[in-house]
Amino acid sequence: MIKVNNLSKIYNGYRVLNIEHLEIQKGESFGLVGNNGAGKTTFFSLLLDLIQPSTGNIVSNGIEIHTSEKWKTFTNAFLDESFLIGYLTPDEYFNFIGELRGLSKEETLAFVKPFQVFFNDEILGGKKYIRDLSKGNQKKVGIAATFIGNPEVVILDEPFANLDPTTQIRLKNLLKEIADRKQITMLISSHDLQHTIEVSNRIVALEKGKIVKDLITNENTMAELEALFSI
Ligand SMILES: Nc1ncnc2c1ncn2[C@@H]1O[C@H](COP(=O)(O)OP(=O)(O)OP(=O)(O)O)[C@@H](O)[C@H]1O
Repeated sequence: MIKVNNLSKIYNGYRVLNIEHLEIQKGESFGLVGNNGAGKTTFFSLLLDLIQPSTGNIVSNGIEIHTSEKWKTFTNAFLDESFLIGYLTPDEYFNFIGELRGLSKEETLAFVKPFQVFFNDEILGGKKYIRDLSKGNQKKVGIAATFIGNPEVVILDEPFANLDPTTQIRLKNLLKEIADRKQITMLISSHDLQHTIEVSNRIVALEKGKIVKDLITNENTMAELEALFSI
């Protein structure tokens, strides 16, 4: 589904990302972990054509990300609040995204309904503009919106950060359910090793821009990651 070839990003002469080769299979739930500055957001930004690679490329479903726009029809992402539209209510925002995907209001609602418990009754039908929601509730809106319209690829940067413990657990269960269906190729970055392991069938660890671990998730994964990060 996603092929990364000789990809690097250089800022001020410093190579902050350097991935020679990486393939992510269709339906894989891919967890990206690494310490601050390891290159996780840089990688996701390259996947979304928000920045240009210094070398190499990423090909998604046969489409080279930085030379074509066609990947946008099957890829949804939430990296941060800049992906939202502050002057809309959550319902208006969901309908806007649904319209982009050619969906009616009813069809759009069907995609966000499974997130009702995750929303904790604070999002759907609310009259507040997104800009006036708490950071956590803004995040809930952004995450739920990525699943509207049967995307083939979903990219979430730090989905668990800034969410209360109850919401984190609800999100983990939702993502796990989605991952188990294996219809969406899901890429998640997180500092929460336990949650990431639970929702991912593969974990890649980055260190100073390079892949230092590539693991299929099993009962030893937590111990392996703890060993890696306790050095
Ligand atoms: N626009 C930029 N100009 C210069 N350096 C940058 C720029 N964007 C990112 N970097 C650097 O690239 C490196 C990787 O940053 P990145 O945000 O990808 O890491 P991360 O793994 O997402 O970190 P965190 O866990 O703290 O979010 C860091 O050293 C960062 O300072």
